[in-house]
Amino acid sequence: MSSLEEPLGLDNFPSIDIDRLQRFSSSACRPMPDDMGMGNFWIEGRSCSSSNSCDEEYTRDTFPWRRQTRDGSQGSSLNRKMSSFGRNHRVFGSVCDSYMPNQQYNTHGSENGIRDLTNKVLRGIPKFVKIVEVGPRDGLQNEKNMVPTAVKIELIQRLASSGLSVVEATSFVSPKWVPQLADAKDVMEAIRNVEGTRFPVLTPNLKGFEAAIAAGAKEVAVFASASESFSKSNINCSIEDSLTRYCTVTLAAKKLSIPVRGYVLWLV
Ligand SMILES: CC(C)(COP(=O)([O-])OP(=O)([O-])OC[C@H]1O[C@@H](n2cnc3c(N)ncnc32)[C@H](O)[C@@H]1OP(=O)([O-])[O-])[C@@H](O)C(=O)NCCC(=O)NCCSC(=O)C[C@@](C)(O)CC(=O)[O-]
Repeated sequence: MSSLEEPLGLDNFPSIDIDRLQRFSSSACRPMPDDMGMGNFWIEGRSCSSSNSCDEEYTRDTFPWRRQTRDGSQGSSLNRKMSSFGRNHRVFGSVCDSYMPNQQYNTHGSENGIRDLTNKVLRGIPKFVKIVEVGPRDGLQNEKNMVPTAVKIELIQRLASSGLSVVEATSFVSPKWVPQLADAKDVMEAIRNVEGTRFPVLTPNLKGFEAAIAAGAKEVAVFASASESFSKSNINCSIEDSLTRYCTVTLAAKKLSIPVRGYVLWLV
């Protein structure tokens, strides 16, 4: 988790008592209590209000863009931009004043301007950071050669045993579109009893959602595009139709108290 220090860049701030913030404690990288609960229905990616209220748990990604080219089936060769942190991690956080209750930083300089700036920046630091490891899904879906199911399962188990709390395991999408993940059911079956890690899966429609639930998924993710062309090439429908589909999926998920995470895909 120490690599989180890089994008947040606190090392460069003048004379700040980082320990006070306890920002990088292991608990800071764990889901919030509400996040863990199955009673709440939520979609990540919401922004906190400008007053930094914690009523909203998730804020938009704040880290550098990643560009990735992919050759997919059905002409879905893509140049995609997606907020990300590292190769296969997605990061979600929330902004909250209360994380730094006293806001007393050890600034040794007399320059109030620097102190004010420091305080301002620190106030904008997420209350927590959630890392979603997406390698088994986002990484393996792009592999030219089929990765054997057993290898996928071992990868997921190793990721889980490394301490990652959320690992996106696979997709319940059409095997004609993404043959690399046609073994989603078997993968989910094999990791069903892995404890301490949550395994969300991608679901592009109700059919995928129902298959995911039947396979034991406890969390799902939907993925809409910000451009019509990518929506068509990725999920074969317009943005509007995709939102209708995802409405159906999220309503079905709500009935089962299944958390839903939402991707919005940007393209160039
Ligand atoms: C959405 C569809 C299914 C529409 O595909 P479609 O061809 O329009 O679907 P359809 O409703 O016309 O049905 C055609 C056939 O697909 C079947 N079908 C229909 N739905 C499913 C399903 N869920 N699971 C399994 N089978 C399904 C359906 O039953 C039917 O079977 P047939 O009667 O021909 O035998 C297709 O376009 C698809 O699966 N797309 C997935 C694309 C995908 O996975 N892309 C990668 C994820 S997005 C991404 O990687 C970006 C992200 C999130 O990682 C962020 C980033 O990295 O930047």
